[in-house]
Amino acid sequence: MGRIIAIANQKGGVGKTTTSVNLSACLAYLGKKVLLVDIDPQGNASSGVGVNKGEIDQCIYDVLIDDVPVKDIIVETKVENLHIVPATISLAGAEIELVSTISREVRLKRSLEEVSPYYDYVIIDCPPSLGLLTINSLTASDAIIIPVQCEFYALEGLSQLLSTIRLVQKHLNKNLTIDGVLLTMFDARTNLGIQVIEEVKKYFQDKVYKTIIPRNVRLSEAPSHGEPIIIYDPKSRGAEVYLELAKEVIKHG
Ligand SMILES: Nc1ncnc2c1ncn2[C@@H]1O[C@H](COP(=O)(O)OP(=O)(O)OP(=O)(O)O)[C@@H](O)[C@H]1O
Repeated sequence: MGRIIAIANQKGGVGKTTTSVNLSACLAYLGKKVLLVDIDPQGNASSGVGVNKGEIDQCIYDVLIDDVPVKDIIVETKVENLHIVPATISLAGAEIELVSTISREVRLKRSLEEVSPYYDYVIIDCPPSLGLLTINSLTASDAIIIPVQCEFYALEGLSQLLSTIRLVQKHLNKNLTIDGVLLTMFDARTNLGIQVIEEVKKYFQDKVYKTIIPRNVRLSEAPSHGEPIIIYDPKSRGAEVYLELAKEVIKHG
């Protein structure tokens, strides 16, 4: 069975999609078979690996709401070993429609069961909320990666995320673990970034990844070319650090 990892934090703009796309591509580059699941209605992970959302008939919405088998909507990407389950804006309605659906919290888990044996890793890019799409992702996952942006309010909102994780562990998925907390968009020129690292390490201790993702302009350019950093600029610092992260994730199991 593939290891299923959700990239989650209900705070917006902390680097969830950048991490989902580039961790997935780096795991694939290291020879792992990877399925990236885009469950964020913005669909940025899909365009980030080159999917033209205008050409997509069915997406994760149809899996969650209309029971379309997930294998029918998997798309190959230009990265060898990396496939994606895309999302389009139609997914925006799913949060409300799921409320009245039977087994609403376990729909993603059940649909991934049929494909996860064919992959080494399934990486889920969650939306910036703690609604049913994120709950479905945490219920389906073995582990969670929490990206935390190195900024003043870094820890704000994390207690809400942690209590959601505890609720999911108690009622829906007792096997869910925190694989790690990932510090993102670090700027070595500011004292603030260093203070945030200390604060996050004090709180999460050995759960913080050794790899810290710096601000890197190539990482922010790559999505507009529909390419993960390992293809867009393999020699950049951004590519180096996401490769380091992929190796750390592989070491965890
Ligand atoms: N390490 C980095 N260096 C430079 N820019 C970055 C880095 N990580 C992310 N960004 C940029 O910051 C913005 C937010 O990142 P991203 O979309 O990955 O966050 P997110 O948590 O997925 O956002 P949302 O909550 O909206 O889904 C994007 O424009 C992205 O290109």
